[in-house]
Amino acid sequence: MDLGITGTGGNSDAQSDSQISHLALDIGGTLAKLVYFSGNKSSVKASGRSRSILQGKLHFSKFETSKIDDCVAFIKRKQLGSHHPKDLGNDRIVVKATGGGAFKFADLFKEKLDFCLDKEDEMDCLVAGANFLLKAVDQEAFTYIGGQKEFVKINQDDLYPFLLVNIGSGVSMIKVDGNGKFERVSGTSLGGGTFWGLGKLLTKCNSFDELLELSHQGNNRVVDMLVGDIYGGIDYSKMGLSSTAIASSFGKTISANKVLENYRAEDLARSLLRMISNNIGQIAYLTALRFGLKRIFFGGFFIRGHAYTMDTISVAVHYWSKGDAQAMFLRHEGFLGALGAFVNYNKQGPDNFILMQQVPKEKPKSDGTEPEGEDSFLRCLHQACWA
Ligand SMILES: Nc1ncnc2c1ncn2[C@@H]1O[C@H](COP(=O)(O)OP(=O)(O)OP(=O)(O)O)[C@@H](O)[C@H]1O
Ligand SMILES: CC(C)(CO)[C@@H](O)C(=O)NCCC(=O)O
Repeated sequence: MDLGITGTGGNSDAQSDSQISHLALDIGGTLAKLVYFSGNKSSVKASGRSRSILQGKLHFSKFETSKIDDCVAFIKRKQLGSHHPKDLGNDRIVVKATGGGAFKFADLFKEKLDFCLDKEDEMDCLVAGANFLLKAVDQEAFTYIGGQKEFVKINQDDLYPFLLVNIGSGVSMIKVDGNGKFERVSGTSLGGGTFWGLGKLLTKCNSFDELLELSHQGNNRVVDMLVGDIYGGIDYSKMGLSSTAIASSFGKTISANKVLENYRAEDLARSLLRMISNNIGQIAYLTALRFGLKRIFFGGFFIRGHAYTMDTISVAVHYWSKGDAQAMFLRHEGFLGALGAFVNYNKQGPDNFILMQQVPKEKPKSDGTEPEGEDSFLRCLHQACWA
């Protein structure tokens, strides 16, 4: 996940670099996400006028919210936010933060880091982050159909409206009509937390990635009741239901004379992933239908760039919409909120945000998943900000 920059253009003349870092946080129910900028501030002369630019990298890191102390230690070690302005009232470093944790952990950040968290609305940040990515980053959105990833060319004049489905611990569905113009139109509690929580209980695995890996090797037919199981191996063709369609997720576990230990963890994980992904895909489609939306962007860390998850969601949207609506995914899926909080620093000034250009992508892992999102970065240029 490495993107490069374009310059300011024209005849520019940069001088006097000084190190700088900026930070924004999104502390969710399961994961705390950090977006931070590290780079140099310099002054540039272009067309006879002088202005300040920042040039460097946007870094992305995440921590389990239950281990928020690790996140605090990381911020301290890297001295993130040390260049932020201070609150005039209490002399604390002001840092933009979103997600429920911005409320829950406000005192902790005050005590341990002397931060004053400047709270930004979670939905506002998700939308700002998605809009920013879709506008500023080339090759951000892609479709995933039949194992094929295809980047979507975003037409800035024909971007809205769209449905943004953020699959975090829970799921929020937001109708986006423009910059800062949105409505949270639906949601479901059956989300990433459900998959991870039930998966942990059922398979006893120790990490989310291990659960995904298990699902990769599983066969859901051992666990799910298929149409064919009910119809004696044949399709229910009158209703367009093939024998291989899932009639009832986990439905086979009641009829077999088995207990949990008799099932393979891989099969349980696969079935669970399909159940959650299918359900979200179906609700997303129904929500899009309700508002006449054709484009659905999926974000949130549940997706994790995982091939089978994206495939299941895409198939669900395609199946229910009869090909009318399209599921699209975002490369920075889990960082929408944190990025949104970060770009909100810009609300105060007339700054020109980041110009970016794609550079060759890292090779995906053999199972088709994206490389580890930990501490990946975008190279970026930020003109005239925090000057
Ligand atoms: N390393 C990980 N540890 C835990 N969960 C992970 C991990 N990687 C991906 N996930 C998945 O991502 C989900 C959390 O996603 P995300 O960070 O987008 O949401 P959140 O902000 O924590 O939740 P919410 O927005 O509902 O408060 C988890 O529920 C799990 O399904
Ligand atoms: C509560 C939030 C917004 C916190 O991020 C999220 O977990 C969510 O959208 N949950 C689903 C809640 C519902 O609409 O049923």
